[in-house]
Amino acid sequence: MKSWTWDSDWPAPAKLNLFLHVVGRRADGYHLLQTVFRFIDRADTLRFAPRADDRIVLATPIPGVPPDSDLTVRAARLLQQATGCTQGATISLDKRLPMGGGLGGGSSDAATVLLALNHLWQTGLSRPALEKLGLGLGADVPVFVHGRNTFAEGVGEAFTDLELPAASYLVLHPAVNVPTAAIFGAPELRRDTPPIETAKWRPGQGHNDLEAVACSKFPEVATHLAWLKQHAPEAMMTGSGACVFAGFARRSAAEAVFRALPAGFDGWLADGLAEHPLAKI
Ligand SMILES: C[C@@](CO)(OP(=O)(O)O)[C@H](O)COP(=O)(O)OP(=O)(O)OC[C@H]1O[C@@H](n2ccc(N)nc2=O)[C@H](O)[C@@H]1O
Ligand SMILES: Nc1ncnc2c1ncn2[C@@H]1O[C@H](COP(=O)(O)OP(=O)(O)O)[C@@H](O)[C@H]1O
Repeated sequence: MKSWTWDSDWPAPAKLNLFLHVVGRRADGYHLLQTVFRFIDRADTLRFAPRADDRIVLATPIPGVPPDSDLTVRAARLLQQATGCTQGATISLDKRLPMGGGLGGGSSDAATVLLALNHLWQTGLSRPALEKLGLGLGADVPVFVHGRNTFAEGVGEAFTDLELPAASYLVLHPAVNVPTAAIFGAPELRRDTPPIETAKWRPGQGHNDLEAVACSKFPEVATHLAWLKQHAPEAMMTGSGACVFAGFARRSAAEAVFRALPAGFDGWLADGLAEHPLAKI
């Protein structure tokens, strides 16, 4: 098994929501979901360096995101607070996943920080304890800590793990940053999809309730989805967008559609992972 050290490149993979139903709303306004999370082999990469002081320093700030609100820095400080740890770290982030893309990039970065520093600082929190801690940073963080492809309920923190068949995905990235809160806050969002029975879900079933809202607010999402649906009718948006995707049992089939991508459309191919690369740390 791989050994993870201060010198390692720490992966923070993207997720796809293979479907996403909004089945209700909590008293605090958060939405109750049913969704399946699948990890894919497209990822941000993080590196960590020990420090002589207790500071958390982000060596590679993202333009437009103040370091103090960056999810990587917030995750590291939260772990310090939760454990009383007095060690610091310098974090470097190689950002590859688009922000506001529905791929969970920021959440995945935060989860990788929790898993990596808990290991490197030897703070000893269990995976369920880290999942709980992560929920305080965002609804999408626990699944990346959890590390298994999974059927999620609640706000996305109650898991029933799944074995998913191998699949390749063509992911299209419309050039817009979709703010998750604006999609969930839209009055026209359907919030009453009847819950499905977890054990009965099969790949290809379900839809994304956030898709209609994102398509009407961001026409680029609608255009990309319409094009992809011509080639793969089951194409869908992931999360609150902006990215849309289609799954294929054979990589060659995904490649054939990718080759037909019109000029001006950004997209890439990815393979589904059997689990998160840090699932066994
Ligand atoms: C929609 C999903 C599906 O996986 O993914 P993304 O599109 O963000 O990748 C997630 O539920 C997003 O999770 P995450 O991006 O962590 O959301 P958070 O930061 O917790 O919440 C941002 C805002 O979205 C709204 N929100 C989020 C999750 C949820 N179940 N109900 C909500 O109403 C709330 O208004 C919240 O203030
Ligand atoms: N390390 C980070 N990477 C990406 N986004 C971050 C990060 N830290 C904070 N954010 C904020 O979180 C927002 C959502 O980003 P992200 O998780 O990548 O998208 P999504 O929720 O659509 O999957 C960004 O627009 C940004 O303002």
